Amino acid sequence: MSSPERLEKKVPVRSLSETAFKAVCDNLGASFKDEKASASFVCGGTIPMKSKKQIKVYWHNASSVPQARMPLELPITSSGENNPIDQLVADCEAAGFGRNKETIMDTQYRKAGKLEPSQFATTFHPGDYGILDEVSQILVRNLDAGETGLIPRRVEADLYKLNVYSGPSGLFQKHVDTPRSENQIGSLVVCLPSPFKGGNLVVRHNGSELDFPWENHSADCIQWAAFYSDCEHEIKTVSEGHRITLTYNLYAKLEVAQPHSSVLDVKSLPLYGLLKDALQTPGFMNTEELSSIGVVNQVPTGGVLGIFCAHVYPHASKGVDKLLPQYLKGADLCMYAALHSFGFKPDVLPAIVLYDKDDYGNGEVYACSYPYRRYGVEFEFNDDARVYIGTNLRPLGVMDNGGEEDYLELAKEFWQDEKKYDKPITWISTPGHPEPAMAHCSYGNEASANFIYSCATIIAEIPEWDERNIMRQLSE
Ligand SMILES: O=C(O)CCC(=O)C(=O)O
Ligand SMILES: [Fe+2]
Repeated sequence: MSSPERLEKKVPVRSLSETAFKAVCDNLGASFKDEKASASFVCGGTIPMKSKKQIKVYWHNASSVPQARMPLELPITSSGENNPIDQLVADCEAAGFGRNKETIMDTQYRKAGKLEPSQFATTFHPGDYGILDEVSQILVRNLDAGETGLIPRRVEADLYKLNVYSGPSGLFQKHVDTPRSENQIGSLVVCLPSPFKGGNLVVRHNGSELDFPWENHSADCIQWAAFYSDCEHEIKTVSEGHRITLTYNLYAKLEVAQPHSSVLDVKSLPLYGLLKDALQTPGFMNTEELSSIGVVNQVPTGGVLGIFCAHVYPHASKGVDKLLPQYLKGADLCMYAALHSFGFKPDVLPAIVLYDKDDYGNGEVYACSYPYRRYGVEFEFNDDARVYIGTNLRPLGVMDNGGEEDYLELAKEFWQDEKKYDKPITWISTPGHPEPAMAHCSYGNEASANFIYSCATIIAEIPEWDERNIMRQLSE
């Protein structure tokens, strides 16, 4: 065989092996996506009031001298004049919403009344109805600490507001709640028994949507929903009656002393099986080369696997280094746990994605965070994208209101261009849908504090085949 012929043959074999590697990565990426789609971002329930004590709400009006009023008792048993609900509605202040750092009053966007927790007290507590246990099980999945290095967590709720959305025009358009602290994982809304029409709560995440049509059981049930902080949600127009809700901020607290009752086995996750298959494939993260006699050799290189998280995290907040990876959610938690269980030490690091080209494909440097949108054109996550990995999780005030130049400067100054790792990163997911991440800065349920949410990544160095072949779990 003459050497030019051999050279010609080399090309298809090498590209085949690259195709195989790409296929494995695509599979892993698809499994992460499935986990992302199926992992719950919201949960809810209905509790009939039949055998339950009435719920009492006591309040005073902020603008008058505090005075004892007859409590509101729900569900209301008698109808007549002097309905205490009307008094409650009259005593509520108009509720605003946050845009940038201001609280805006705009009844086209939000029409509701509110009472602060200092203005009311209630006999209702979500812990008494098993709501917090349910939320814990669904939104804070606990995996075996020994395998994952993650301490089990439980959910705590902090009463935040009482709101009334009244017919014919109460509503709250699309928004993302403003987190009140870094370890807030989400919000809980409890709809108290009081008849109303309309007022569906719709919650969205990563292209999935769940609708809570609470009107049907509004008169005689407590209905509730809990969702992660990065979910966009809205309340459709209430056409009749009063939709009275208690909202709570949800926090995940580490349960160091007591082991959690229900612990998921990391090996039961589909992602675990696929990752194991990939790692057991010699060509995964190893380079294949043809020897001069035409034999395929594995060149032990190892590599780096990168995952853009499915959820957004406050990686720019103070104390965030203590929050992650402990507070990873949904699919991110599964990916981290699976990698950890194979003995790798995944990093959780912030990343910004910049583009080096303008929208006409010219070589000029335009730096903008992902998704790069200019004049309505959205750039793909492709070869023009440059991923800058933060060296650690730390507060980053600079990004606040940063323009394009700031991003670039920031990237140059503090961030590395994949340099923390001496091998290029193979990304198996694209930067998550970041709209809610940016919305945190501009639209919220209250003028926002200094929290900036953006893409967090999970990055794991994958050793070369021989080394990982003797690792725990893989040899089992
Ligand atoms: O009442 C609801 O269903 C949701 C309330 C809400 O989104 C909020 O107060 O931020
Ligand atoms: Fe909200």
